[in-house]
Amino acid sequence: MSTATTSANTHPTTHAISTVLGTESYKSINSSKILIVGAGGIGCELLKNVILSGFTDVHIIDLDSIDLSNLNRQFLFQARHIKRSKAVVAKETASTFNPNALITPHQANVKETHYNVSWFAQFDVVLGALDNLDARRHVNKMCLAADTPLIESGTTGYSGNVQVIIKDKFECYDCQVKPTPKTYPVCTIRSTPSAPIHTIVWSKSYLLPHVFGEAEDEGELDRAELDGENGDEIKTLREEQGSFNKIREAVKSDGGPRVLFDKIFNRDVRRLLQMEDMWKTRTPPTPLEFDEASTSTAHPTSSGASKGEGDSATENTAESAIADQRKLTLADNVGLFLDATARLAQRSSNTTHPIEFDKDDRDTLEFVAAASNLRSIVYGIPTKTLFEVKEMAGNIIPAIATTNAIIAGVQTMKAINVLTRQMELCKPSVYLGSQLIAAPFETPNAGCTTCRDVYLTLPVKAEEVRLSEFIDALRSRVAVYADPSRELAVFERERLLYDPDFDENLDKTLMQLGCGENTFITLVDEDGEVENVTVVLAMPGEEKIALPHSDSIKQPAKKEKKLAPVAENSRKRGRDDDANDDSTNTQTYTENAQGVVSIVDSSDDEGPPPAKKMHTDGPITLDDSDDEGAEKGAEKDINHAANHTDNHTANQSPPSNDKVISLDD
Ligand SMILES: Nc1ncnc2c1ncn2[C@@H]1O[C@H](COP(=O)(O)OP(=O)(O)OP(=O)(O)O)[C@@H](O)[C@H]1O
Ligand SMILES: [Zn+2]
Repeated sequence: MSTATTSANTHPTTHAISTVLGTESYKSINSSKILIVGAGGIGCELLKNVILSGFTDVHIIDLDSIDLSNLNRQFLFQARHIKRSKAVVAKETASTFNPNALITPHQANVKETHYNVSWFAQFDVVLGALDNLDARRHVNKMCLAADTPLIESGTTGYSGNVQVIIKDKFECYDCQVKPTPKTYPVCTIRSTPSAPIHTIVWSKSYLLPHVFGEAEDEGELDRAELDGENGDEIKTLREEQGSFNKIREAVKSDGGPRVLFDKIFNRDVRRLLQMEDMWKTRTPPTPLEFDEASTSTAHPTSSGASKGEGDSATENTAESAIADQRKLTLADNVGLFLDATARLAQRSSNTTHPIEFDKDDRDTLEFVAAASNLRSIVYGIPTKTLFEVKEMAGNIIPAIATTNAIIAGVQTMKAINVLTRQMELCKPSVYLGSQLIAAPFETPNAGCTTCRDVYLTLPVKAEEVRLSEFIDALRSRVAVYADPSRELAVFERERLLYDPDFDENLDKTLMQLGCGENTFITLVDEDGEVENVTVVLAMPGEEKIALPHSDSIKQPAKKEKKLAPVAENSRKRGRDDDANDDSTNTQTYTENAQGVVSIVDSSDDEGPPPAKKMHTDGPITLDDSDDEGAEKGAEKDINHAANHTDNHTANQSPPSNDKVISLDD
């Protein structure tokens, strides 16, 4: 699209916008440079809004390409764009709204190292339109380090929220604690399920990884035993686990699916039945006999005929979608199980990559659905249709276009408020529930270990600079750290690199310690009297360390009150003497509000710091524990809680009795 022929002043929208917003606001908008992170449901709405509001220098980043399932709400995309980059197509379509706008697309993960602090610093404001906790927390941190205002947003079904984040003035994304997902004891999942969700978790997070995915975490049963779960039961589960190693190979041979069927729905069940005590108070499971269970040869694989890896919803016809809502008979499930197992076995023979569950991968979906249904039949639990299993295992909440539009509208107005320095209008976070409400303003959480730090970007040759030199250099520039009697601890995120009792790393270079460009290294006053300094390593220049003059460094202030110890504990020491801490040893299967998540090992959890308090008016309900994290692209079945979901997620539920927002408040 050519921009040469039309000047900004002659474009027809210019006059209209400056009339509505006022000349001064229009000038601020027109001269600003902004970034939109995510070109999905909210991101498309945002790009349309900002271009039609007179923004002319907009960057947009998204790692993904367009899928058929995006088209019902991501209106910058059409069927002909499927499989093309979201960021690039969003730019192409939105450019037609104002040919004078310069839109720069990036098809990339925002976590890539070249999107560093100085890159974020070039923007006047960043608009978040992401769908996972991990990326949100990363962008939050980068914006804090760059001192760039961030406007965060999220939607879940009919709910949504918008929050302005400005370093030292407003709460950051991590200031409020996110609730932990629902968890299930190992034995409920592995031997005594009582609800469909239990068999779906088993199928997705235990069976599939055992047979086709990454090898099992051997420590899970040890930890369950330590946690006091039934010792005999654990012993039986260990035997079961041992036999899976043989099954992984056997399943690839002729008749392999039948071998797997007999093991998991017959022999393993019989072994459990021998534990008579267990069934005194529970209904015992009923093993399936193959010949009996498969008396009918008909099975509904027409909706999921064998397909290759990477097949997705783009091939999902309306007929198959309807077929997916059909209740499957026992024989249907047996047939589907054998068929899906054979397809996955074939795929697994052709690749060394572990196969992971993906709701849009027909083979894994059908395997999980059939296996969970057969297990449900064994335990007398109601079965689910393919559609329902997809919803629960894929953790799907319907995305509503109107919700995205409202939230993106509020977010755009907040962006204008930030740029025109109308801080009072920026302050209230906005929640959409049954009505649009504004939450009371909260200052940053004094115990937040993300935003209470002083950030300092430092070009460092990580391969040359030793940890001791790095600490000395910081002491020479940060006045309150200069006194050698002030003891410091040094962390790379939550990993301890140094403290007075742990000096083994002092002679190692930063690179040897796994630190390079974009690494965040935090210096913590052991006495908790002054604020932490977080150094972000930047691309080096000529010097080993390009130390700025002390005067140009923002000095950490004395803390008004000592940080709550719990906040500082979120940086773990990671040493032997801490390894026995019970709190680091919990492993459970987890589910978030809508469906299955996976196995959570809290020892890997780099969750946000605890909040000073929960909102008084209502619980905070975070849906993208994903951690749901399950992060886009990097989501794994076995992961920490923050990485499990790929929802469209609002961050928090609204306080209940806030005033109704008036948008021209
Ligand atoms: N780390 C990241 N870097 C860049 N873009 C990201 C990152 N994580 C997520 N995104 C993008 O954020 C967008 C979020 O949009 P949305 O919530 O509508 O998800 P979606 O993937 O389009 O929808 P669905 O999950 O239903 O398929 C997606 O386009 C996704 O690719
Ligand atoms: Zn914070």
